[in-house]
Parts: sequence; C-alpha cells; structure tokens
Amino acid sequence: MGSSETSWTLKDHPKLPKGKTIGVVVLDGWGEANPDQYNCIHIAQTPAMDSLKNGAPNTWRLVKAHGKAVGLPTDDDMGNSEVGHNALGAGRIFAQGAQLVDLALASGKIFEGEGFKYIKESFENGTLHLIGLLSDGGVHSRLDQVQLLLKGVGERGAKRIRVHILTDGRDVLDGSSVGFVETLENDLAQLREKGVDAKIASGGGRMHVTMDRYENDWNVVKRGWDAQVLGEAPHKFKSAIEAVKVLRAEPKANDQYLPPFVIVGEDGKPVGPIVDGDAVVTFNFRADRMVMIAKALQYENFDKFDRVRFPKIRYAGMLEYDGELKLPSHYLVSPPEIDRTSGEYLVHNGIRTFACSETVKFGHVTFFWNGNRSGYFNPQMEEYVEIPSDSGITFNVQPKMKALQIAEKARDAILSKKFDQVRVNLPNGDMVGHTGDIEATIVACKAADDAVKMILDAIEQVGGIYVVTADHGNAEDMVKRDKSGKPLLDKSGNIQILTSHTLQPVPIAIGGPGLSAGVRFRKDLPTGGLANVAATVMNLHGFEAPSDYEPSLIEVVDN
Ligand SMILES: O=C(O)[C@@H](CO)OP(=O)(O)O
Ligand SMILES: [Mn+2]
Ligand SMILES: [Mn+2]
Repeated sequence: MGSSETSWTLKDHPKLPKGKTIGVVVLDGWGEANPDQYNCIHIAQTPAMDSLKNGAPNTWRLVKAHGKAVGLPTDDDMGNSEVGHNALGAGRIFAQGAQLVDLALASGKIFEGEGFKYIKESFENGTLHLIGLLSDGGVHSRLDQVQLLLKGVGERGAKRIRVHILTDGRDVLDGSSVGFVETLENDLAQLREKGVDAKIASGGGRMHVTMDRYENDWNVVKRGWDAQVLGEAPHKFKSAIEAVKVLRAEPKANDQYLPPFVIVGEDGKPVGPIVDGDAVVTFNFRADRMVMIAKALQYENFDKFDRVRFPKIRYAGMLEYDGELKLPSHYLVSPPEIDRTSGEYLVHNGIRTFACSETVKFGHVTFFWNGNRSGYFNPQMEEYVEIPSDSGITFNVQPKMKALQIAEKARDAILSKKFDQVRVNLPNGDMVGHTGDIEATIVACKAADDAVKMILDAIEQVGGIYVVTADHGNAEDMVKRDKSGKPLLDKSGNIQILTSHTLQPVPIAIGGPGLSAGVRFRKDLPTGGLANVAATVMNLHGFEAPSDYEPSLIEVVDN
C-alpha cells in the first residue's frame, strides 16, 4: 500500500477509550538476564523497574529484541537500536539492511544496479575506496560482506582499491581488530596476486574517527576526512597490522577509540588519499553513523568543517542512509521501505506527540522510530526535543548522562496536557554499557531508573498510561560467556568484558491510572517481539491497529 492509497483513519478500539496521555519509555540497552555480578541492572538500585516487574504476567512480560524478530538475517544476530526502534515504531518486521545486502550479494544483483554502474565508471582510471566498520558485529556492517564486495569489484574491473578501516570493539570484543585486519590483509593479498593493486590506506577507531551520529561532534568526521581524503593523520605506518598493534599498546587504548592513522609507502607518502576521478563506497548498511560522512562526501556546499580539498568523486553508500534527504544519491542496495509507521498513523488520527532524548539517541526516538525518516509528519502535531549530549568524552565518565534532563522534559510535556503521547529514549544502559566499565554501568542503570520514576509519577498525576520497554539488551550482561553461560577468561585469566549488545529479550510493562480495568497482556503471544508494541500503543490510544501490523500484546477481559 503506497501512501497515496493509504487510508489513514484508524478504527476505534471497541473497548478502549481515547484521550489518555501515554508515556512511552524506551530504555536503551536494557535486557533481561540471570541475576549475577555481571548483570548491572540487577546490581544497580532500580526500584521503579523492579516494581513494574511485580505486575507479571498481566502487566509485565518479555519480548524478543534480536534476530529474525527484528528483521535481522539470523537468530544469532544481536539486537540494535536501528532495528529495535524501527520495529517499535513500524509495528511490522522488515528485512533490514544486513539481510538486504546479504541477498543482493548472494544473487549478484548488487553488481547490476544503478549504484554499482555509477561507481564502475571510475574503475578504469581511478581508485575505488571502501570506507567502513571492519568487524563481524553485524550492527553497522559485516566483514564477510566486505570480502564479497572486494571479490566482486576485483572481478568486475577495479584496478586499484584502497580500504579505509574503522576498528570496532563495540559490537565485538575489544582487541578483535587485529584479527579482522589480518583477514582483510589476506584478502587484499589475494587480489594483488590477480593483478589488482589493493591496500589498506587509513584507519582509526569507530568512536573517534568518522562514525559520529546526529551531529554530536563533527571533529570525529573531520579526523576521518583528514586521513581518508587528505592522507593526513598524526600516526603513519607502513602496514595496518602494525598500526593497530602499536596504537593498541598505548596505555588505555582500545579498538573503539584508536587514533587516526594513514598507511605510507616506502617514499613516506600516503598510499591512498581520495582524489579527483576516484570512486568511494561507504560499506556500512546502517544509517545513523554514516549520514555525517555521507554529507561530507556528497555536498558541494558544506560548512561543518574545512574539507581543504573536495575531490570530484563518484560516491555510493552501501544503502541509501536517509530517504528524505536522498542521501547519498547513489547506493548499491535499496534500503527497507518502512512505510505507514505508527507515528504517521497516530498524527493523522489526532494524536499530538512529543519525543525527546539527548543527541546520541535523539534520532533513535524520531528518525528510527519513524522508519528512518527525518523531520516531522506534521509540525503542528509534533514536537521533538533534543538535549545536547556531552561530546569528546566516553560515557563512563558521566554515566548519568542527560537522563534527568530527558525525564524533566518528559514530565513537563506530560503535565502540560498538550500531548497525547510523550516518548523518550533513556540512553544510559546502552551508552555506558558499551564502555565495558561495570561500575559506571551500575550508576548508569540507576540514573535511568530514576528517570523512569519521574516519568511514571507524572503519568500518575495526569491519570495517564505508561508503556515502558527497551530496544535490545546490553547492560544486563557485561561478560562474554561460553555456551553454558559461564564467563570466559582471556589468556591472562581475566574475564572478557562484553561491550556489545546481547541476544536477550527485553521487558515491556504497561500501567498507570488511565489503564482500563481488564487490560492485560495476552497469553497466546509467547514469542511476541518489539514489532508487537506499535499495535499495543495504538490500542491504548483508543484505536485498532492496521490489519497488517503485528498483533497487539494486550487484551481486554471483562472483570
Ligand atoms: O553505538 C552504536 O552505533 C550501536 C552499536 O554499534 O549501538 P545502538 O544500536 O544502541 O545505537
Ligand atoms: Mn539501542
Ligand atoms: Mn548500543
């Protein structure tokens, strides 16, 4: 159903009233796991979330937040914010970027599309540059896809290839960068044997170089630009393996924050700056952390930092990263078409919406929630508030982040009675969980719980309803485990800290004075996931969900 033929009017729910203020709280990175010392949510004081759990099974339950339930290729794929918020907002399961790229590579269609034809024009006389996250995390990119892409471009005439790597350590174990670089070097050596001049040209840690999001800190993108395009960085090495090993040996160094480096040849000159006539592919499929570099590579007029040189290149994204902005204008694989999201329906049905988070998660409750769409559906009906995040720090230094400020904004929005839905994302469990700092993550979880309490109190005051859930796990498990669940030790006998998301389910709780008597979670949807939440929220607003939405989690029983 395209939007032109869409009937936006939702049917009235047969039993549930309209007009209740609904607080929708998404705790980022807040899964449910066994209570042990590596479960920061369990260790932290979280009275608000604990009390919600007492409502099980009628008003508290778990939902799936990983794998196929959120459109990822397999059930071994951990959840992430993009797919989690997409599912929460869109109410249906869409094959997500990771899977669409897999399919396009398997069928070879990726090499037949408009995007590939466009970059191919540069293969004869220019260099093909690949820029992206080098790991098998599967959140933003996957190494096996990069390998297939490299093989494919080699077979299709690319003569000179330069890869600009971003080391991970966030979706995968810290220290794993070395192995990924070795694998890539191996592939590049094979290409060289076939006569393709293929090398790594630059690199840096994902959180320090290139992969900022929501314009939190343009310096991050600039550091990448300087290395990738200008061939300038504070560190110069003859090989990427040496670079990563040496930079990791610095005190406190880790994969996420490695400084930028360039690879130089025997003559001391960078082996792969981006110049006129080259082609560039950013190979991440996920949008949020690619939008800023895409703007720098694509926009003629650009004032976020001094690019010094703006080479005339043919640029394509692995996917289109922003459908509204049409960014980038060329891409190898079409993104999922996430249409008719709950946000769009609700605005058409008179629901006035307020959404808020701090910068690092602001796009999650707006852009991702709305199916990777920027801006408002109807500015008269919606207000989105972004609280500036701290920048230039790792969040274990400020684990409370802006949770209190987000909660205050939500509280004020609820008490103002100007909105029917007040939606927030509380980032702490996730952003601090990614640092691997257990003490700080415990503080973070408490801060998120305090914020939940403030929002629940405001809902209480206005006689509203709350829906509290999460987008995927993180803080509930901070250690890598074997199949039996036992913590894994590294060579020196230390536990292996897990900085990534998890495969755990997440809680969802409903309640508040506005919740009609007799509303409870159904028992016949034991495998329900995040995509079932949108219909649930629509019901609580007094509407039936569209028939092709995943079913609502609630039922109304006569008391
Ligand atoms: O920080 C990010 O980009 C991802 C992890 O790679 O986390 P989230 O999906 O929670 O945004
Ligand atoms: Mn998240
Ligand atoms: Mn995360």
